[in-house]
Amino acid sequence: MKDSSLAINNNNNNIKTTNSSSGNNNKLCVTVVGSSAVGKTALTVQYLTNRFIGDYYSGTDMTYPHSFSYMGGSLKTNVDILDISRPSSDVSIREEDEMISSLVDNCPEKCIAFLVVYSLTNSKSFKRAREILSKLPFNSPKYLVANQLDLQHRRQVSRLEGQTVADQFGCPFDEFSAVESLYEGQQCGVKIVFHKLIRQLISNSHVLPYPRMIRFSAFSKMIGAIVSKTRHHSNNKLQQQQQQQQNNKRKSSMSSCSNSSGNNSSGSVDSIATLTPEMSLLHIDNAHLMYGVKSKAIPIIRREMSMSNYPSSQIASI
Ligand SMILES: Nc1nc2c(ncn2[C@@H]2O[C@H](COP(=O)(O)OP(=O)(O)OP(=O)(O)O)[C@@H](O)[C@H]2O)c(=O)[nH]1
Repeated sequence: MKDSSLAINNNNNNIKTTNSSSGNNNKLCVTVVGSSAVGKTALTVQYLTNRFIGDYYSGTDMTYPHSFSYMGGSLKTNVDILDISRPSSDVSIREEDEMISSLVDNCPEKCIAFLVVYSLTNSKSFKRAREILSKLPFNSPKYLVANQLDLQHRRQVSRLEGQTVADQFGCPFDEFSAVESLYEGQQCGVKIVFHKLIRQLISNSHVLPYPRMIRFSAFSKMIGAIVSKTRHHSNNKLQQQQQQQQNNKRKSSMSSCSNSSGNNSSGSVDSIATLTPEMSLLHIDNAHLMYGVKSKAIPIIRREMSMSNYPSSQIASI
């Protein structure tokens, strides 16, 4: 039975996701996969609406365009949540395999994440989850989830079995119930899972690795320290000589990473933030530049990528 709060656009198989924050065509996707009736839709809807809705259409793949806020709400990115719905026949398992390979072929490994779901009341679905994990690309973020934790009395798969398979494929694992909105008395468990996957996608799809930010920050600290020293006038000749040497060092290191306009020669630390576009950071704000240096925000740069439409999926909005 279809819930009326899910507005489904049946005509549109061409999914165009534009990233409003960056204006490019990057597309991040979290794909929810697993056997039939394990609660893939229930978990997805629980994440998007904080509600458990009992019955859904079965047998139709759905794409839920989702806007994800991060960095304390200062940044947003668009993520498609793709819910692959499967009736239980062997034919549809073949179709699902084809769908996964087509997704994997069309989407860079680092832009697609997989939430593999089984029901802890159904050992067949656990076997299938293991099979699916074995087909997923090595570099894609993955999470194994056992659903229907509220049905403990019907448990067929132990927590240890789930954890063992997750360890085998190097992915995190947890048991949830789509019915229960709280996890360990705090946030909805499935929310944590989706957030982890999306954050991993965001981090993977950025051009620069995180360590570069640390290096750059250390560099700006060093320059800041030198500049603050040069502000102290000293009558001591030795100190003056040392200052001179330090100034020379500073100028040479700054000119080595100056931009083409060459306007860094003033020695103002301000210019560090505008030095080289290729040194763009994951994120930069005033906190990353020290000693009263005014920084300019450097926009996030993400890889250009294109991805064809998800086969047979319909767009849904909640
Ligand atoms: N008790 C309980 N029932 C659940 C839970 N999650 C889902 N269900 C029920 O299980 C049935 C199947 O849920 P769906 O979310 O449609 O499962 P699905 O994996 O999307 O199924 P397909 O669309 O056939 O692939 C529905 O009747 C849900 O109400 C859960 O955590 N606990």
